[in-house]
Amino acid sequence: MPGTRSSVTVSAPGKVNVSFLVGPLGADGYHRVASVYQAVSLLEHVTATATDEPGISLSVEFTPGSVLASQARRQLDTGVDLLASIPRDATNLAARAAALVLASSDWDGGVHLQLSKAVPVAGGMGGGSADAAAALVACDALLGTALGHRALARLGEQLGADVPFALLGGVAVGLGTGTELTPALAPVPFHWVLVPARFGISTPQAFTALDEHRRAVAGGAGPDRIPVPAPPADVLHALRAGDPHGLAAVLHNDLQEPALTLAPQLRPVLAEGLAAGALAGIVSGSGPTLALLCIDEDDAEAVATSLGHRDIPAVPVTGPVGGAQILSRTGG
Ligand SMILES: C[C@@](CO)(OP(=O)(O)O)[C@H](O)COP(=O)(O)OP(=O)(O)OC[C@H]1O[C@@H](n2ccc(N)nc2=O)[C@H](O)[C@@H]1O
Ligand SMILES: Nc1ncnc2c1ncn2[C@@H]1O[C@H](COP(=O)(O)OP(=O)(O)O)[C@@H](O)[C@H]1O
Repeated sequence: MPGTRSSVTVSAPGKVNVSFLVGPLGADGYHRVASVYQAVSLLEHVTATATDEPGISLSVEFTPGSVLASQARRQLDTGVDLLASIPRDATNLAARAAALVLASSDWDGGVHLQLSKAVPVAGGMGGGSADAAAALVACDALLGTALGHRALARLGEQLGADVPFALLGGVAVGLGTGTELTPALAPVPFHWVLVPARFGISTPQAFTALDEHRRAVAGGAGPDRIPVPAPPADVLHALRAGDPHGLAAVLHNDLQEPALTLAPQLRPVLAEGLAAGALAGIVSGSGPTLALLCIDEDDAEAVATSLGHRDIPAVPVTGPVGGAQILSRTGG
């Protein structure tokens, strides 16, 4: 049982899908996919604190000094307020995660969650899922439920397709709806430049745009008749070999064209990334964040600087990094 004001701080990573193959749309409204996830060094932090008051409360900030914080002002200039768009109520993914752990505990007080976000909001990088993963681990440690990784992953599945991966981290193949994970080898770090947008794309909207395209293509199979995709061997080989040129040649995302159709202003930014020296660029998940793969750390720094000079916000990151992990704990 925690003492009041005991707290646990956990970090969890954002992700890039280095390959994302979308198969048939199931009756549950979810597509069967073959996703190759890579966790990258853009981290969410969640601090869970025990409170006397029952219930779950929540505060959110953009991590000071992060690219997200520096973009917030520009977003406001364009009438977009992504910080304000994050739910502060029980629908927040971190609050839903805390509720699941609270329900498994005998703690009769409540929990306050403090979210410090560095992953672009509605950016296709699984920021909300990382918050949920971090909240699961933080509340499990705070409330002494000792649920263990498998039970936490099962709770995570109920919250969203990307949550189990944010718990696991590293590199993994995700089958089913993206939650059936098999870790993959990537012994050498890859260097990326992330270009966050000043707006979000809704994940269901990107999937729907893909389905509409598949329906419209003359002679194409409808979204429910696409074959179930298999994990791409060439992508796994390039990851295992630590070969950025090989990986650049096989990056693929079935949601890329739908995302670029929904946000055509991303096309010239992708071209700028390549002109600045990236090996290849891809839309991350359902977008709009762009992930530019670079040869090494120096090249990633140079690409980010070059884009910065063109007034395109860009942040170098590496991957793979680990999944949700406890950073500190205070009190009982
Ligand atoms: C596209 C991906 C790629 O990793 O990531 P994001 O771009 O959102 O980060 C994921 O599949 C998203 O994961 P996540 O954002 O957790 O999705 P969820 O909340 O579970 O689902 C939101 C909605 O996306 C659609 N969805 C999601 C996963 C899937 N395999 N098939 C789907 O069709 C469904 O319409 C669902 O209602
Ligand atoms: N903790 C959270 N952080 C961000 N968004 C959240 C959170 N909880 C719920 N949401 C909702 O989920 C949507 C998708 O958020 P996010 O996970 O950032 O993007 P994506 O699914 O593109 O990776 C947001 O637009 C927001 O409405």
